[in-house]
Amino acid sequence: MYKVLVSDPISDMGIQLLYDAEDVEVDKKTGLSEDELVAIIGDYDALLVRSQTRVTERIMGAGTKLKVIGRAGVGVDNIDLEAATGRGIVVINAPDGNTIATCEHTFAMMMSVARSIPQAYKKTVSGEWDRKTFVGVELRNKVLGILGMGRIGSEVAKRAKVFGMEVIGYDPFLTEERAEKIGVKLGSVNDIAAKADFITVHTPLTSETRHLIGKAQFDLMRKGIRIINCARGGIIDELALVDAVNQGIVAGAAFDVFEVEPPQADHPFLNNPNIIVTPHLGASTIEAQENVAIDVSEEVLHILRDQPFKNAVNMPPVPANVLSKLQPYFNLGEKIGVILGQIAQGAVHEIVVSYAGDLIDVDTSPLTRHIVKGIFTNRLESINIVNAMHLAKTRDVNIVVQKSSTSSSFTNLVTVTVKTKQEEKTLAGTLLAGIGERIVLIDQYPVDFPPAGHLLLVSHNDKPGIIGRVGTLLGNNDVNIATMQVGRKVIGGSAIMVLTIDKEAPKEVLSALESQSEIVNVRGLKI
Ligand SMILES: NC(=O)c1ccc[n+]([C@@H]2O[C@H](COP(=O)([O-])OP(=O)(O)OC[C@H]3O[C@@H](n4cnc5c(N)ncnc54)[C@H](O)[C@@H]3O)[C@@H](O)[C@H]2O)c1
Ligand SMILES: O=C(O)CC[C@@H](O)C(=O)O
Repeated sequence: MYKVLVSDPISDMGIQLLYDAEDVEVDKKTGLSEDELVAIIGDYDALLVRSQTRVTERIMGAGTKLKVIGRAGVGVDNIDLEAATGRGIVVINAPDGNTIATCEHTFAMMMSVARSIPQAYKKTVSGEWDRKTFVGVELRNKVLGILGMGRIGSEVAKRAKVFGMEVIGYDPFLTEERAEKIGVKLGSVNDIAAKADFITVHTPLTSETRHLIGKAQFDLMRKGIRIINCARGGIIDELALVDAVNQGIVAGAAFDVFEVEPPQADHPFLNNPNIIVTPHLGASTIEAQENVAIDVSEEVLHILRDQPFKNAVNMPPVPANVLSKLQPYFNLGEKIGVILGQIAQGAVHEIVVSYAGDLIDVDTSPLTRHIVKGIFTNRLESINIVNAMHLAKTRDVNIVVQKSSTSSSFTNLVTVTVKTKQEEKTLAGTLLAGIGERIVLIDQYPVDFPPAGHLLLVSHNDKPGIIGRVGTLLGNNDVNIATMQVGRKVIGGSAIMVLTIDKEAPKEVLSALESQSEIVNVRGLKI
């Protein structure tokens, strides 16, 4: 008999499947502290949560029988994924079930902020009949900027079109074809800031999206803009937003999520008459809660019964013989992906992976997953090696894998090309016995550096004095260079400089480097 613990309020109707299963016993115990969970989790094979329970390493450590953690929703930020993976606990989520609920909540917030409905309600029930203060705006003919065009962002776009809005979308993984299909124009974050009447965000919270909208963007905005966040607290800089509201740039804002939840009583959103809030209710509909509970229950049953499952967000088992051969390459593959994901500009439509040498006679698909995961890291919510290929496919990214038996000077070589509309970027890496991982090719330039730490890639024309200028500029700004490589094909032609540096170079330093003559572009990378 499998024992399942449900530790958050999850729809009973949704988990009926578990109650009905003859080999499963379900306990529902909500609102437990970490200590209380630690005390009982050892009895359970599965744990089902929503977003309240924080599933910590300590809880998993005590969960000696725990095989699966099911999250009835999208975000798994309340589960320590690394700890779960380390302990071989499968974490699954339900990414599709609450898309419509959250999209509709976004619309409810957009209309509420356009017509000041919460403010008008408050006055009316307090006995005031105020028909002058709350003159709103229509959505029709307004420009809606959507940052993040995944499941929820795309549904918001569809509805906005029906309301007669013009939609501009920003998403590094949105191709022109897909944008055209859903009737959305593409624009950068700053384009959107400058043109939009309403902005709504639907990205995950990552290091790239933290404060995606901050002071710099508010300074570009037209007076009277309205801002909505039903995704994750922190995508919009809360303090910069309050300033923009107080300056009259932002006419109104609607937030379902906060940088810290629940917000403190003195949070500046809570007493600002132009900011309306809800307590993370995006997914709170009867339908969504049933959907996510059904999805998660089905998957939990599959995992407990050792049947195939699809929505795992952490690592799956790899056969031991494949693992022993491939494991040494996983880190190299992922780092190649992480570098390419940062240097390739635009929406990715194809990834070509080529294996040579020792790697041609082994099933390399687990390694390909690591590469694809690396490319999409920081861009897609909860991407991992289990769901990387699936997420790439749903974004129309074609993945081509080739094996090459042609001899090269390396005993093993992994070459990856990322193709976008604007460009193709190629990186090759190898594992050198006794030395470790090395990147040996960037585009057509031979190089040799370990994929770790902070890197600077400087594309330039091969002219005397450039290396000195780069070194001096970095030195003057207290950025220490650990190693430096220059790759070029012909004397005087285009060249690339790869520097490993001891700390991240500030943005102003990158801009100063880029403004030097003969320097074409500069990319700062964190590996
Ligand atoms: N308020 C709620 O209750 C609630 C409910 C469900 C989901 N969410 C949140 O909503 C967000 C979107 O969920 P989803 O299901 O649509 O996820 P999704 O993964 O389908 O879509 C996210 C999109 O963001 C894009 N993206 C990533 N980095 C970006 C960047 N730097 N700039 C622009 N776009 C970027 C991705 O390419 C992807 O298309 C997530 O943060 C999720 O946790 C909130
Ligand atoms: O459980 C909830 O209501 C939060 C849902 C939402 O934030 C998610 O990520 O799915």
